[in-house]
Amino acid sequence: MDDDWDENCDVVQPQHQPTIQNNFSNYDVDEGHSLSRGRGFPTFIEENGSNYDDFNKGSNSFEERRGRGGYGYDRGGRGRGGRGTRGGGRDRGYENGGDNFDDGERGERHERGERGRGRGRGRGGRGFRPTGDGGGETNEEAGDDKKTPVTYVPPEPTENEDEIFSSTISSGINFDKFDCIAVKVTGENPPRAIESFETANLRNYVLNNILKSGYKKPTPIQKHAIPIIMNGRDLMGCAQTGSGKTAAFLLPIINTLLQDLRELVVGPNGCAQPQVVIVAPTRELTIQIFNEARKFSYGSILKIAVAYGGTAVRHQGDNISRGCHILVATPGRLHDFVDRNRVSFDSVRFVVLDEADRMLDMGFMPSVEKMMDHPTMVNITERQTLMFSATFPEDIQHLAGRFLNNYLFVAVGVVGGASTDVEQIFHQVIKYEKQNTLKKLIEENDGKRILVFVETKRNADFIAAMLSEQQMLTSSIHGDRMQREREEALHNFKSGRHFILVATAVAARGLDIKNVDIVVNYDLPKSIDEYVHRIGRTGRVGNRGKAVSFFDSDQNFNNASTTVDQGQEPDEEW
Ligand SMILES: Nc1ncnc2c1ncn2[C@@H]1O[C@H](COP(=O)(O)OP(=O)(O)OP(=O)(O)O)[C@@H](O)[C@H]1O
Repeated sequence: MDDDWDENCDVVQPQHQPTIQNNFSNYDVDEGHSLSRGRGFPTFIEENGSNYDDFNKGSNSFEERRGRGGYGYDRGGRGRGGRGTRGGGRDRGYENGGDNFDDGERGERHERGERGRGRGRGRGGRGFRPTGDGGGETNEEAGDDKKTPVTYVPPEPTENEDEIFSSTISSGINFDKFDCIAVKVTGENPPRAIESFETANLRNYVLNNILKSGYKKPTPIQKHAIPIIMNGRDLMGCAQTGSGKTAAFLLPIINTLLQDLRELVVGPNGCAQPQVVIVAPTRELTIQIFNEARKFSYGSILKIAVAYGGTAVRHQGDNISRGCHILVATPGRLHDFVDRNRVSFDSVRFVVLDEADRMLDMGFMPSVEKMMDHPTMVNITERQTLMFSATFPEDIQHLAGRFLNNYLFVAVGVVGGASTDVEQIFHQVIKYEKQNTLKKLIEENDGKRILVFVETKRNADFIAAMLSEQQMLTSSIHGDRMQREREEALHNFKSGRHFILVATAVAARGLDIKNVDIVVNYDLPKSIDEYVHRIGRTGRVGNRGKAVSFFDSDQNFNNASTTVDQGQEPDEEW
């Protein structure tokens, strides 16, 4: 069924047509997609890390600028096999600005156990996630944790009400234009969309928390998803980046838990039986959803817990064992707890896959299957299964069907379309000019918050170190960094302490960071969907954003068959 619930609106056209700067004659647009939706550049594999040797040479200078030694950065860790020993690695710490440099003395670093065991794992180590997404996630969540406990205990979540409610990005001038996006609802007997939060039959607790969050009216995905979920239906929801999908599932779930309160069960040996299990592909996104769940259930009796890799298992385990209504987790750490009989699915009422297309692709599918087919998992007809993403390729939609029961499909706008509030600019830049072009771009946008995406972890290090050396306040985040470092880097960027964050795809999906002015694709991503997610870190909730993508026609298009140098590490996706 098509649900054109606002007949006065046409389908919204992008605010910005992509701008292509310099010679663009070699740019070969895939006819199947429209660039205006942020889709359509050809698939390619980019050769990378060309200046790595320079980085090696220059590394001492970064180490010399080390300061308090708080957050060491270790380089040897992504090895396959042999390189994975600690001794031979070059420790090259930075968290920029001369603040947090590792002193290069491997033995002196905190958390050395974590990193020490983290190396030499790489591809094929445990084979839990073939694509190695999230870096350390692949490895430390079971095997490595068992061998040597990770010691990092993240800061306790805040209890301060103002801080809890401060995470929302203020909606921008184009927020009302969301209502002009066509919505398609497919499936049997969809309930009517709501028009306002006040008329959605939400409990007062929930309504108050919505108001405290500064939400005045629901976004289109919320208008549809809230009644669908409150009516007990399964849902696959697609809507553009930054359009409020998290609240679209959290609000009705929390409302249902409060409406129909069920006893919190903790089985023998502290085996928690969460009523809601939410899984997401990265640790930082998991933390973010956890904080959002705390926000929307603030003041209620609901208990929310989180589980993600790179952190001390016992700490999280103890929290979980006290019982939780909602457990937000990365799949690896979730299964770690399930395998240890610390979590079971006997009491599950809702299962949510956030970034569902990612969760159902080859890398994560085995762990999703393991969860859904687990002997303790309640029957498909007795739980609600919800899936959300901005992108949802059709083949993955088909795969998803097996986990869903008589579900509704809601598509706000074009499935996989880029945010219409992001201005897309392409710069033709030859490989050797990329660094200078980036520096220039940063200088020209002094004071703006810039998120730079690169393809490999190695390049993330290199670019971050290079910018740091130029006194440009920079953090980096990727799968080879310790969890403490990752959280610190994100915190520095969010708080405005550092204006630049260099990231691999680990930061491409879901992260909701205020005031990201520009996203730079220093290296183009390998897929259109990843491009859509990356540029979606800006231009959120009706705010305008800008994405600048560097492309080298030789490298990106003419040499589309060029593979990553096998001498490097082709598994360095994140
Ligand atoms: N109804 C609303 N009114 C105002 N702000 C909202 C509303 N709903 C959500 N937001 C805010 O919009 C921002 C983006 O929401 P969210 O992170 O859920 O987007 P998303 O659709 O999940 O994006 P992505 O696809 O990138 O994961 C958040 O800061 C959230 O607090």
